[in-house]
Amino acid sequence: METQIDSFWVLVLVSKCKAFSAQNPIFLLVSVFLAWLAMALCYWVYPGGPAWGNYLRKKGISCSRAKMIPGPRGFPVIGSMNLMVNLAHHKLAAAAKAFKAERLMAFSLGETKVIITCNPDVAKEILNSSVFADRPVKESAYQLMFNRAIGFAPYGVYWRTLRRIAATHLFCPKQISSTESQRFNIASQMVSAIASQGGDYFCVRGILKKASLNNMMCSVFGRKYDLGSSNSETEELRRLVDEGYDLLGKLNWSDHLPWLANLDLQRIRFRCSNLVPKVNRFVNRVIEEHREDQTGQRRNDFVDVLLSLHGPDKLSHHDMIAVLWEMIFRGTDTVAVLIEWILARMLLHRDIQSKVHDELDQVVGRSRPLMEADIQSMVYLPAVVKEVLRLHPPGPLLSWARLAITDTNVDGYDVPAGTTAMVNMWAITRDPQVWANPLRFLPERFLCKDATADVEFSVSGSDLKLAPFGSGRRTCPGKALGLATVSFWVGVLLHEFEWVQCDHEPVDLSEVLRLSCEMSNPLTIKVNPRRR
Ligand code: HEM
Repeated sequence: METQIDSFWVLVLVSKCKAFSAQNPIFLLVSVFLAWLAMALCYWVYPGGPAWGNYLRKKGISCSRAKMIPGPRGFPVIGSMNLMVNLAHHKLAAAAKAFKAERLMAFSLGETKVIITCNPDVAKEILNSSVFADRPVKESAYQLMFNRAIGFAPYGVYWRTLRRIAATHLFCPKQISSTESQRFNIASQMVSAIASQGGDYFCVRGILKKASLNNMMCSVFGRKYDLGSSNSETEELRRLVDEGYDLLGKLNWSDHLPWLANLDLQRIRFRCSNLVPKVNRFVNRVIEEHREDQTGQRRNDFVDVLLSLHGPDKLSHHDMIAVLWEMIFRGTDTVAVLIEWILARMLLHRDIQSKVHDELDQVVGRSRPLMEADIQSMVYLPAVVKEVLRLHPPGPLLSWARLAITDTNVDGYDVPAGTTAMVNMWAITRDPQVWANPLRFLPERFLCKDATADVEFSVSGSDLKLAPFGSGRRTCPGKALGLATVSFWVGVLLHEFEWVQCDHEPVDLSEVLRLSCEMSNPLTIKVNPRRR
């Protein structure tokens, strides 16, 4: 029979021992510490580390009896938290390789049991299963109200309602095409801002981020701002989004070591509680302005949509703030980050940039600007976008993990309810078993040149060899809008300019993983106009 030692019984034994009485507080402390350490070591010896050990011992399952998911033990108590800092996707891929656990690896983040896969079949099994339709609790997400928005709302009626509202009013093809002129205007403003650099080297990131923010402010809040001029409202919102990004992208120790929660060692709770009233004030002001608008003229932005809902779909004021804030938050950086990676690749691979230029000249010519409808007639530009998504997915670990709602089975292993599941999309897209010459930048792999090429390879989640927007019930609802924006804006930027890298600051593909995976050194470039 399995012996179960838990902290309670160790403490009872210790308290019965006379040497450890109240007169010997040092002995008492030392013994409690030793008992705790002994337990921590007991849990730690299991594959996957302390969280898995704790679970298996409590269930009375021994190492020899269970079919264990391979994985690193990490350190006692904290498990493999070290794998999650600085480019977690690289470290997790290396660990999976070392443990020959690419299909499925178990590890512990403190008290959290985690599984991760670097295999497309197992990824599909996880992401498309209704068992993994929930998200793990993250204190910062709750503090920042995201549990009342789509991304972190628990799987259920409320989440389904939000997805339906967003799908109908923000992300459906009709709505996306109705905002075409807005994307065109912002693209023209980007072109002017870039042209005004007059052939000098400049950092393009600021322009891309401002353009994405203005785009979301227009779709969501109905606010139109000029890219060239600065205004306090966009700057305030930019600061709020940046702070939210930083907070949500941090590994919060107390999410995984609950006994640290009250200490708020990383000051995450403190910063969240400073940020939330500012977000509330900002979004509240916009909602009130829409309510008070006496002209009766609907702008048809997302605030108007939410205010017009009736019956069971009607959201409370608080929930509306959360949903609007999330849309601004999610739609801004993902787009800017991806465009910067595409431009970086265009600078590094001048031959490929020339091929895009040739295609633009054939489809559009140089006498008129590119229109969004032209993208439908292009094949090389979409292949470039897919190839960049393959090598530089903005969410290499698919941004936000999934949570097992019930006990389940993945790839033949038992996985208990409450386990966090991750997919290492970055490792899948660089796996030589999955992609030929995975490290080569080769947009041609998405063209129909030979029988093995896949013309219609869809990146929207049906094939987990490349699913940068996730898959299944919680797949990214903004993928069509995101792709339309990125493809069109990159098309415009390449149609208008030839992009040249800086001699003294060559393109550096090093990454930094915040909420999205960005270039760690922003691009410095100069442009030569192509259309006079
Ligand atoms: C290049 C652009 C984008 C990329 C690469 C991207 C990627 C992702 C990924 C990987 C997920 C997690 C999917 C999963 O768990 O299976 C996600 C979720 C989400 N994305 Fe995107 N995204 C992009 C653009 C957008 C845009 C433009 C919006 C909205 C304006 C948006 C809104 C969301 C929301 C609300 C979720 C949470 C969905 C849920 O939990 O039900 N995304 N995105």
